[in-house]
Amino acid sequence: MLRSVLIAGGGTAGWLCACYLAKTLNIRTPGAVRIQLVESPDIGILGVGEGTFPSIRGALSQIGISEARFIRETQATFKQGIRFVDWARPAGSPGRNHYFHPFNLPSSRVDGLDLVPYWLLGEAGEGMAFADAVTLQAAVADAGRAPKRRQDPDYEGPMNYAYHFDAMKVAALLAAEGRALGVDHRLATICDVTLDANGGIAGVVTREIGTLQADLYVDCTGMRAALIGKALGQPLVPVSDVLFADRAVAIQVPNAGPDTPIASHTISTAHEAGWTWDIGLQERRGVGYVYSSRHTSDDRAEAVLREHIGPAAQGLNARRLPFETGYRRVQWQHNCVAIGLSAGFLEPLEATGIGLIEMGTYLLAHLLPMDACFDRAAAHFNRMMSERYTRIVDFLKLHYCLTQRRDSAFWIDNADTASVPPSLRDRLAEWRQRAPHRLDFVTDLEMFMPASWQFILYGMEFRTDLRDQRGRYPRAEEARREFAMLRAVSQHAIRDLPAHRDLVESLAGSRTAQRATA
Ligand SMILES: Cc1cc2nc3c(=O)[nH]c(=O)nc-3n(C[C@H](O)[C@H](O)[C@H](O)COP(=O)(O)OP(=O)(O)OC[C@H]3O[C@@H](n4cnc5c(N)ncnc54)[C@H](O)[C@@H]3O)c2cc1C
Repeated sequence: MLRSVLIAGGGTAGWLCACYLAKTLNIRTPGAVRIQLVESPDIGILGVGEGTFPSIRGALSQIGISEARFIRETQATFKQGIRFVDWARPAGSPGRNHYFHPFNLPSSRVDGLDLVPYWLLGEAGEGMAFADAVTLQAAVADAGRAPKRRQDPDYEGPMNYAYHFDAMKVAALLAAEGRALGVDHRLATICDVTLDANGGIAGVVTREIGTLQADLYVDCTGMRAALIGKALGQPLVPVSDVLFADRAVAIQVPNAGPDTPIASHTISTAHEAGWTWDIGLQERRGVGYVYSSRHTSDDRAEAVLREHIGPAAQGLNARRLPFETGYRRVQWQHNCVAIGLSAGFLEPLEATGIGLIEMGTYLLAHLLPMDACFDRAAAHFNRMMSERYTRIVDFLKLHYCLTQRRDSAFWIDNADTASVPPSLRDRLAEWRQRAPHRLDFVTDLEMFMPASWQFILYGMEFRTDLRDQRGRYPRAEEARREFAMLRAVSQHAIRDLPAHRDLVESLAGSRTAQRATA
C-alpha cells in the first residue's frame, strides 16, 4: 500500500506537486497518504520563471487558490501570448519586424471552414499577418487590453490566457497553501541517499534531522537532481546540438511610474547570439537575455542586455544564470520520480518549464498505483514525458531554423539544416505543400497544439504554396466575410475589455477598482 510520499525540494516544482497531490489524494482524511516536503534551508530556489502557459489556470483552480488572491500575492499580470521581434530578419531591415503567437486558436465560428488555406491564398488581404487575420487576440493585446473583464468567473474569460508573475512569490504562496492543505514541511538538507536491494531509494539522509523514509520519493531538487541524477545515475540527454542557448543574464527593472501601461504579452526580441524576454509585472519588468556561450561571452551578453533596456538599466544588478539544455529519458525509476528542473530543462523561449511541471504532476497524480508497485506506471510516465520533451525541442527549433538572419554565427548555425532534427525537417518538407493539420500531431503528447505551429511557421514567413490547388478551396467568399467579421469583432473586443493595468489593479485591490469594472 502507498502510505507516504516524500517530496525533495521546495521550489515551484516541489510546492506545485505537493499542493496538487495533497488535494487530489485528499490527505486530510483519516488513513490517507502522508506527504512530507523537505527543503534545504541553505540552498535557495532558482526563482526565475515568470512566464506561463494557459494550463496553469487549471492547476491553480484545482488546488483551490482564487484568481484575485493569486494576482494579489504574486505580483501577477495576464499573458495573452508572445510577440516575437526581429526573429525573421535583423533589426532595421525592410519588411515586417514582428509577429504574434497568441493563446487563442484560429477562429472556427463558421461551420467546418478552416481559414488557414484561405489566408495562404491571400483571401485575408495583401500583407495581413496570420495572427491578425485568424484571431482577435493580437489586436486585443496590441491595444493593451486585458483578456477578461472583472465580472468574468475565476480563471475564465473571452480570451485564452496565462500569467506573468514573480516566481519567488509564487513559491511562497504555494508553500503557504501546501501547509494549509496538510503537507508536512521539513527544513533540512539531504546529504546522502541510501538505496534498497532493488536499486530503489531506501531513505534520504539529512544533515539536520536524520534519515527520512517514504514509499515514493519525488525529486524536485532542481538542477542538482540529488535523487534521480546523483543517487540513481539517470543521465541528462543534452540537446545543445539543436538548441544552442545555455546561459541567461537577467535584470529587474522598476516600472517608470504607477500608471505605466503593462504589456499583456511577453516580448521576445532576437539579438546577435540569442534573444531577450521582457515581462511586465505590477511594479517592475523582468528582462533577460538568453544566449549561447559558444557564440558570445558573458560580458558581451550583459552589455547587449543593458543596451536593449537603455538608461533604465543603469545601476541595476544583473544576475547570471548558466543552464544545461536537455532532459532525462527515464524520469521515474523504481520509487523515485523527477519533476521540474531535475527532470530536464529546455530554454525558456515558450515558457515550458512550469507547464512541464504541471504535466508531470498531473500524470503522477493520475497514474499513481496505490499498491506501490510502480514499474508499469513509471514506464507509462517515462514514455509520455520524454515524447513531450522531444516534441518541444522540435517546436522551439522551429522558431530559429526558419530565420532569414545571416548577420551572426548564431543565426547562421541555427539555420543550418544539420542542426534541425530529422523529425522537424520531414514535417517542414510536407508543410511546403499543405498547412499543418491536427493529424500531424498526437495531441496528448504535445504541449503545443497545431495552431501554435501555424502561428510560428507563418509568423516566420514560411511559404506553404497552395496556388496550384486553388480548386480545392471553393469557400473563398465565406472566408473573406469571416476575415472581415473578425476585424470588426476585434474592435468591439477592444472597446469591451478593460485596460490590462486597470484589471490587474482591480483584482489585486491595489488602486482604483472601479476603473476595471466597466
Ligand atoms: C533563465 C531561466 C528562465 C526561465 N524562465 C521560465 C519561464 O519564463 N517560464 C517557465 O515556466 N519556466 C522558466 N524557467 C524554468 C523555471 O525556472 C523552473 O521550471 C522552476 O523554477 C522550477 O524549478 P524547480 O522547482 O525544479 O527547482 P528550484 O527552484 O531550483 O528548487 C530546488 C529546490 O530543491 C531544494 N534542494 C536542492 N538540493 C537539495 C538538497 N540536497 N536537500 C534538500 N533540498 C534541496 C532547494 O532548497 C529548492 O527548494 C526558467 C529557467 C531559467 C534558468
